[in-house]
Amino acid sequence: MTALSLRALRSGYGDCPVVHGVSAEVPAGGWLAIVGPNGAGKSTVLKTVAGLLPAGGEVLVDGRSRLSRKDLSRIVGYAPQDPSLPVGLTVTDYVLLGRTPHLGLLARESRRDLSIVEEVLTRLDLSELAGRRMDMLSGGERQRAVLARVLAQRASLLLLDEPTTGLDLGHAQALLELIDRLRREDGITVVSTLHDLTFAAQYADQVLLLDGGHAVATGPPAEVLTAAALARYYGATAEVSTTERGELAVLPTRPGKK
Ligand SMILES: Nc1ncnc2c1ncn2[C@@H]1O[C@H](COP(=O)(O)OP(=O)(O)OP(=O)(O)O)[C@@H](O)[C@H]1O
Repeated sequence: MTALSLRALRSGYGDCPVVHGVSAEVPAGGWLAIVGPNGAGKSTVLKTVAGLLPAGGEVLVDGRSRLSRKDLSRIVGYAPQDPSLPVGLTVTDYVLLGRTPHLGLLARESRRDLSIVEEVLTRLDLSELAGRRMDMLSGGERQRAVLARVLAQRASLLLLDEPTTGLDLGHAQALLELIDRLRREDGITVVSTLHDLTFAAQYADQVLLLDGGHAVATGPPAEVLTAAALARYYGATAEVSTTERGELAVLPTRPGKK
């Protein structure tokens, strides 16, 4: 089954078009990495799929278009690059916000909502920080809490905008492993933007390369992430090689140095 179809997606801000006819298909349980240089339109695509910007063309989530905001917020979990964090909220209260789409009008959270939050906190190794204020967490802890809020939503499609921003190598890897585990265990579909192209190649099964709001390449990582594409679209010099373990690695090289 296809979890997300973008058909000639157009989007932008006011009368400023940014995304010009992007198409992609993400099967249920798949991981699509959206890559491309700064300003290519990666975040704009995610915001549009999340229903935060008007879309031209078609966006089908689980085969359905024009989902109500309520339905969309039950199926789609969106973690922005820079989420605004309400001041003074504890980790538990923040993660509970993920249950909002499931609450009736004026309804308070139920025991089930609280137990889902507890389970997610345990899974993300956040139980000990449950009572800590969000603004008193380290960058890595905060990223995990943001992911916890999205998971508490029980969404089947995760839109993650640069989930590893600000994380050191170990924490970035741990977070991506966790997302990958959820994908395998729960069949969740992931669409994420990623600047680290080695990570994109390791975790995603499909890569969509954007440039200037256009999809310039799409396919398996090895087909999209070539040295020629990095030179052309990023203006970067890099070696792309396959490690002994069969993983693709993107290594920037100093321009002009031998
Ligand atoms: N709120 C906004 N209003 C107007 N233009 C915007 C707004 N947000 C982004 N843009 C513009 O849209 C274009 C695409 O931005 P977007 O954030 O989608 O790029 P990106 O590929 O995610 O970039 P980055 O890698 O730097 O995060 C850029 O030219 C940007 O200046």
